[in-house]
Amino acid sequence: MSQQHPPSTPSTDRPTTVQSLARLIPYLRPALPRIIAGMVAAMIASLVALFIPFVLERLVDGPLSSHDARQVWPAFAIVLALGVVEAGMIMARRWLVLTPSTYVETSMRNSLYKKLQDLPVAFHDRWQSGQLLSRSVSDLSLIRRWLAFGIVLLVVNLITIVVGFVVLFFYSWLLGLIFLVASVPIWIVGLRFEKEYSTVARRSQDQVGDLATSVEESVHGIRVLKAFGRGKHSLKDFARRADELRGTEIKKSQAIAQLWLWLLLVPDVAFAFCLLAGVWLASQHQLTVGQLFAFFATATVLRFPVESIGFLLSMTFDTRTAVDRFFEVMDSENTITDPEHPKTIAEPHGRLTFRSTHFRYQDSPAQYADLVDGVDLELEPGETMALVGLTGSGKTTLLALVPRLYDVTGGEVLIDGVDVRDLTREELRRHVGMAFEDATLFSTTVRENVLLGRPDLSGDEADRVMREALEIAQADFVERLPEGVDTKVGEEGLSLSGGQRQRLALARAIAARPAVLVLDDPLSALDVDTEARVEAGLRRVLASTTSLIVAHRPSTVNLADRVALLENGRVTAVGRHSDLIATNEHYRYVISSLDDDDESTREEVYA
Ligand SMILES: Nc1ncnc2c1ncn2[C@@H]1O[C@H](COP(=O)(O)OP(=O)(O)OP(=O)(O)O)[C@@H](O)[C@H]1O
Repeated sequence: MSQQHPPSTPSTDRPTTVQSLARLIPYLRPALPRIIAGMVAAMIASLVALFIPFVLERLVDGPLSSHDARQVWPAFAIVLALGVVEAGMIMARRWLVLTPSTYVETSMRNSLYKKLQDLPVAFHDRWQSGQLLSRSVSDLSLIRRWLAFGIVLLVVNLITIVVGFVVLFFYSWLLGLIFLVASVPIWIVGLRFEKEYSTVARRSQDQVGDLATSVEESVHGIRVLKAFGRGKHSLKDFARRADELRGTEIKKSQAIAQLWLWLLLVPDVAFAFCLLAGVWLASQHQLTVGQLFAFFATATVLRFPVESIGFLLSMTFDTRTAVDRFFEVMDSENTITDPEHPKTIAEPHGRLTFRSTHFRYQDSPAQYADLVDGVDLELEPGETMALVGLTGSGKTTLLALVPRLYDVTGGEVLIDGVDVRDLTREELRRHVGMAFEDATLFSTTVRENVLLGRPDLSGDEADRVMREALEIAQADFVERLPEGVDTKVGEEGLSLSGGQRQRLALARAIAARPAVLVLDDPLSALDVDTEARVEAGLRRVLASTTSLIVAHRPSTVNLADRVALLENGRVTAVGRHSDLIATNEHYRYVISSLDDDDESTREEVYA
């Protein structure tokens, strides 16, 4: 669950559009030859189109004025040939640029996914999932479309316009000058457009991300919404966001429409003035009819490039925003990385030590003490220790420090005397298995879910490890599923009960055969008998595995060798359950506040 996304209003020191887009170059490199070849093809097509009026000029001033019908044929052949070349080049451009852009999109999408997998939990705490979704889907499609034709046409059309103006000057400098001066408003409007449009484009893309988050959250929480009859309220909230997006899209369209107005109006006005001046020049014999004809034919050829600039610019600014949003994720620094000189534990025994361990969440207010405020705790190899404390005391957080879901902000967490930060993440996760209360299963088979942490296994060995893990986790229900362990579960698969999911998640942790198992109340949905059987299985098969278990039930505490009491960010007592009950007031208070379904413990407390 995540909370925020970067500000949508660009700051004053933001890079220029060219600087932003230039960051695509490393991804573009393999596709660059074909994109450049596509540009060359498009350029040839444009130049050929600009050459046709030249032939027409010769035709008008030659055979047409001398009434020599025979000479029309060569001119016809040349114009036809030029037309065929132009069409061929346009086809070549499409063929050249279409495929490479899809490669670029795929490689960027893969990099983004890899980065998201690599970034620490702290990053995902802060980012809305919809924002990440829209970045990895719609933003990257936008970049692909821009690479496939946006950038090619933008460059080619701009060059065509420049060359076209030169040609216009070549026919008549006066008419060319009128055309150029009349175009000035377009450049002014274009510059203003860049500023306005970039801001709304950014806002719109962020709002798309917010909408995606809304959909994701309401689909995910559909049961809660229905149970509380909040469907209407959620729809209202969604409609408000959709309306905001609609408003932004209208602003975008208005900005584009304004630019279009000028892009359409200015050439027409310029045409009118040029027509007036052209006829006057022709009457003064300063211009031939052929030249006048060719001038207007060239100006007509230039209409499409000029008109397309508005669309291409807006597309470019949309793409720039998409690129910025892509790199906001890619630039996020991963603070949980592998050490430069990693240590290794050749034969792990599973001694788990917290030494003066401190931790506070990044956004924790300064006046608050550290959530984990100097924890000292040692678990012997093979020991099962329960961790108890009042709700919100930081039990889950303390556990998360072992597999480095978060890094300590002070002190150390050690496995067999080695700081967990001195191991590679890959090795650490081989030594540490974890299961959470909120069991997440992936949309795949039971088998793949259980063997998630064992990519090294295959065939009979994989099957044996999986079945053993399922047996310890008391997950024999899988045999009764329609296709046994090959039944698809998870989001799009068969719906399982909370307890069934927990048992599969536990089996997953067990199958990884870690030296240290950290379990965040993973048996909360099981009845006491099943929990006892799971614990017995764990002891039998994982005799050498050290377990640290967050306990929310007295029954879990009873099964542990020792119990650690977490109070105000510190471990204030460690000992056998019966001893602590007898000697520690706070412990008695915590135990009595637990979810008590165990009569004997209650009696113990009040004895
Ligand atoms: N990702 C996070 N970012 C900021 N604060 C957090 C985050 N996760 C937890 N907290 C805060 O840290 C405190 C301890 O949370 P934690 O989940 O570790 O407690 P807990 O002892 O496991 O609670 P419970 O027994 O209810 O599961 C809470 O006040 C919680 O609001």
